[in-house]
Amino acid sequence: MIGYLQLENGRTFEGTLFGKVEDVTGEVVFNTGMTGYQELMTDPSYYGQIVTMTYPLIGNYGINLEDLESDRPKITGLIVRERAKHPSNFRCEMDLDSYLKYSGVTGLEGIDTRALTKVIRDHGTMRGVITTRMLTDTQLKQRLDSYDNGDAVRQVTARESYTLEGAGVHVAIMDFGIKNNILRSFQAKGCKVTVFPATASWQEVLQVRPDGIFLSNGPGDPKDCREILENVKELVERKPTIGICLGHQLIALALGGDTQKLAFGHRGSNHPVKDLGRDRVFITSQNHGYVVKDVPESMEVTHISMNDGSIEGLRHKDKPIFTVQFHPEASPGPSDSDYIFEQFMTLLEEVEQGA
Ligand SMILES: NC(=O)CC[C@H](N)C(=O)O
Repeated sequence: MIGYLQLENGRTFEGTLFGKVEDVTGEVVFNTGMTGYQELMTDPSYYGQIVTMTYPLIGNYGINLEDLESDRPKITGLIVRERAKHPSNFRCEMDLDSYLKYSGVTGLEGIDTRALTKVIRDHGTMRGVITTRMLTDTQLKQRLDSYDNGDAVRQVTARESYTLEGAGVHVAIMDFGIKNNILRSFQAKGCKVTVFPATASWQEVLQVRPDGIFLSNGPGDPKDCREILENVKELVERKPTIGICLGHQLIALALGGDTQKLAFGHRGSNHPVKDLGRDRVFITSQNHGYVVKDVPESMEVTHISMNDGSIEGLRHKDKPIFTVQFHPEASPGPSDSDYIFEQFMTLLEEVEQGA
């Protein structure tokens, strides 16, 4: 069945629908990874977004149910140049189309994704609809105006707190839309983790007497997380804390810094980031549309993007707090920056010994 992508700026692309055939509205973003489509579709940070893959053939190794980053896809729509109809991989359990149908996500194939990516790169990320019939300008405007992703974190956070046992240090995790591989990364280091919904108060979190706090990745604009910010302010004062992506942005805001929206974001598996302390460049996995613009006075920059010079990591000058904008847990992407988890473990040990 024929389907259309209609963008906020009036550009229209025609293709063929797959997955669940339904009209959807979202923010249209592009991801440059050649692989990793199932991880990114299920990464809760993409909640409310229509993702276009720049790599032209998607679905060729199918879907397996082990590499999902959350219980189900969190994207609103998926746009590809060509959908692989005959996946081949020893771990493949179903094809992309069946998975999207099963989980109720709309796909659009046969799109000139290079042209679409150029539009987003030149004009910035914008809203769009995938639709079964062309909308008039007024209808399109109405649909786009009804799009609101302001409560994205609430939609994807855990409903209740839970604990995963481990013999090592105890990390309290604030789940703003956490990826499974972050939990796996902490477990691989032997940690016990207690995961809290984003709505948990700082008192509830401290009640489990954690050794450290982890602020997760998550969808949307960090400035929409007003109540969470109040909790973050209290937590960072009291415990060693690490923040990743949305967690990084929230710490910056909580300590008096500022964030802004990037023109078209960083989404892909090969973003070079310089660790200024180590004087080394790491290839990182990224997925963000916002960035820290003004660094809080109490913090300093530890990492920068080699692509656009934007801030990729911060450290507190006196307190045991540090943050990164990229994804050290990878999935998808290279695991070069797993050392960030090690660094947090070392920090917790140092605090423990100093206490
Ligand atoms: N992966 C993330 O945590 C993304 C953070 C935030 N939602 C952004 O787009 O910048």
